[in-house]
Amino acid sequence: MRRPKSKEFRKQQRISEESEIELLKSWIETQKPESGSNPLSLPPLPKNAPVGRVDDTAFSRYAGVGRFEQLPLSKKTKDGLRAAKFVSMTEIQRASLPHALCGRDILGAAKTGSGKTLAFIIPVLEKLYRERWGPEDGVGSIIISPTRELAGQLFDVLKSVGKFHNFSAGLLIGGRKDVDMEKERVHELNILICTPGRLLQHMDETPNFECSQMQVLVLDEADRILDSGFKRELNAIISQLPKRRQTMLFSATQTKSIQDLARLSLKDPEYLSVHEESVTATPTLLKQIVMEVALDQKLNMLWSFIKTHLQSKILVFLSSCKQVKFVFEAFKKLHPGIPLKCLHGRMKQERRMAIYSEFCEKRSVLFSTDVAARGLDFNKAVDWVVQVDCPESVASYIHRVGRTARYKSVGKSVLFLMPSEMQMFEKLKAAKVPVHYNKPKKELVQPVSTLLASLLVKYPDLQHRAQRAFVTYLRSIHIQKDKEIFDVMKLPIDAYSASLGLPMTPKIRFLNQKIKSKAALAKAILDEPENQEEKNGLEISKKNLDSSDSEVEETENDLLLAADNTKEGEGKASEDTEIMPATRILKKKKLKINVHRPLGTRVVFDDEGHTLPPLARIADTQSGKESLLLDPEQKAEYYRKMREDLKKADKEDKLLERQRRREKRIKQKMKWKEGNMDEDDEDDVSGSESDKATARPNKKSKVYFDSDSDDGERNEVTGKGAIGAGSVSLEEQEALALKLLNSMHS
Ligand SMILES: Nc1ncnc2c1ncn2[C@@H]1O[C@H](COP(=O)(O)OP(=O)(O)OP(=O)(O)O)[C@@H](O)[C@H]1O
Repeated sequence: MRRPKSKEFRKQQRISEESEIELLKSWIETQKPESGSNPLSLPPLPKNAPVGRVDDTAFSRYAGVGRFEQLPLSKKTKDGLRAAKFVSMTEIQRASLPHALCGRDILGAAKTGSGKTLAFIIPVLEKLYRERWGPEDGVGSIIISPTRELAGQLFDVLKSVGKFHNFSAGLLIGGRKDVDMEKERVHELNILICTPGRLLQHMDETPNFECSQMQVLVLDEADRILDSGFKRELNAIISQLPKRRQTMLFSATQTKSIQDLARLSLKDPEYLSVHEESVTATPTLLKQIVMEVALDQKLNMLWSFIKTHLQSKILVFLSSCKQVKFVFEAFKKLHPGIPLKCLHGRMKQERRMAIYSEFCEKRSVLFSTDVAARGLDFNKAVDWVVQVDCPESVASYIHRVGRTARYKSVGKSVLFLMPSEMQMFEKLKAAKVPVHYNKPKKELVQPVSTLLASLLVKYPDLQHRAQRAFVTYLRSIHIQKDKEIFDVMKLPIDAYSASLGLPMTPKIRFLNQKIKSKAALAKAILDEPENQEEKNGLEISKKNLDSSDSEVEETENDLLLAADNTKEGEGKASEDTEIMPATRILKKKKLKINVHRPLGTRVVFDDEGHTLPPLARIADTQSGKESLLLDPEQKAEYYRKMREDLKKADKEDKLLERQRRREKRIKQKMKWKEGNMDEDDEDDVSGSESDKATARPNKKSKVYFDSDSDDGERNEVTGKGAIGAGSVSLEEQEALALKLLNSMHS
């Protein structure tokens, strides 16, 4: 048992800490690097040069030094670093620590596995130490991570390097059942490592939790946290933090968007991108291969890869939970000769953490969604990263392959690209990613599809999983933003279905619609329009058919919006409306609202059911002339009034929405208390990368889908502002529609 330290001892300790702090402050102040300078451009200190106080007034230079012990750090931090065997700094640490230690805001970018974690953990510890932060001071620093696993890993680094400090630190992540206990303790914690959803939950619900005095905010994987998927959470968090604070942003793919940075109110941030000049955007010890693999050959190729790498640690990325589950379950039944594991957002948190730790320790294959794509450091020893499904962007590719070849270790990666996705190869090369094209050796491929077919006959539940994997995969391609690469219409759908072992190709509703609308457009073109006006319109439609899918998407949207979308002055529904084919679409059009529709393009029907452009209404009532002959002042007045009305309606909507959310949260809180929450449900919604669901569990909600969502709708959050950021449910859309209509008619 530890003997309590005597009063005298504590007094002595305090005095020595105070004098150390005085010394550190003077050292930092007198030797701080020029703002905007790059410490890496300075030579290292000569060997045996004195460190710290050099004489009565002078201190040694700390910008540009190469070892941690040459920095103005407390003895406690130096001891922690030494104990964890950190001696020399990596480039990003050398570049950013001198600026961060003197309290500057930092925007740090460096390749994956290059040591960014210590570049922010050390300044956090030091700032609080120099401020003599104690339990009674509450939250001093908040470190935000996009995923629970990464937050857990950061927490481990903090515990290891900060083990000689006396700060209290907490890991606040979703999916943990002990939220009530957390609520009792959270206000005593000095350093919080958290996911955005859980932090916001405490901000909203925990009575004595407040962060008004906090000193340092860190966003790890900053570009991910700043993207539209976390926009609402982050804005709400930032609004509760003091403006006077140090803010540090780190990522391998850093944001440069002024808008993003403005949201964080950074003060003259130091932009430290240490590998910007580097010839490659990925670690130099990483060997990267691209292989062209047809969709129906992907599982054969993956199976063959695993069978020929039985002694390796392999991380396999697939694009949705359902694919991960199916491939994992099916391959497990086929006993490849290496342990298999899976990680995705629908798993319980304890299981997720356990799988993560097991994979760190043992040789195995881990099938994962993008939940493992960022930040995770699997003990440096992943041999292969295999991307079976194409990443949604170059940034996403860089993070996925970054799980191997970390720090000074070597690693290899292989990306399967379908013929229709080969554009990604070009994009990677253009982004300084040194990928090499390898032709797959067909003679080495060990087919697995026939084995899968017999498995599916034997296990009906596996067949069900295969069907769901099939649909969610196609859907994940369908909703991708980059239509140059992702084109669901180019996929060999029947062959793909057979390759999963399915006896019949499952029906895909969204695809049928797409095919129908394409067919209808084609038919309309062949039908030869009778008048020239129509013909011109169809020429455009034909272009849509020929050109990129995004245009076809737009056409589809137009179909959904048919009654809403006639162009002003045309006086008739668009060509798209004329050839509208499917009844399903007709039903939908009543519900969907095109929020991007230009002002004043709403169709108004007169008593006979004819459409009138909006301005024609005032023209008719006031002058009896056509809308085009309207008095410009009248027109301007009309628009001004409309804008005012819309603004008013918008304000009311926001108020209502806020009220609705508050009520929802209270309801959820009650639910939790009654113990009704099923953790799996919670994960369903968040798709888990974030713990957003913790704050807003709602299984069917579309609003929070992300890469891990079980519908494979990874794009909703990461890239697509419209759904993720707008977060408009069907009911809300209808309410909004009614409001807009009312304001138009008033
Ligand atoms: N100064 C150092 N000396 C030795 N090892 C280090 C040092 N700094 C970091 N490392 C090790 O390098 C590995 C990668 O570090 P870290 O996880 O911080 O990388 P990262 O840049 O944050 O990567 P990612 O972009 O993938 O999040 C870790 O295993 C870490 O322990």
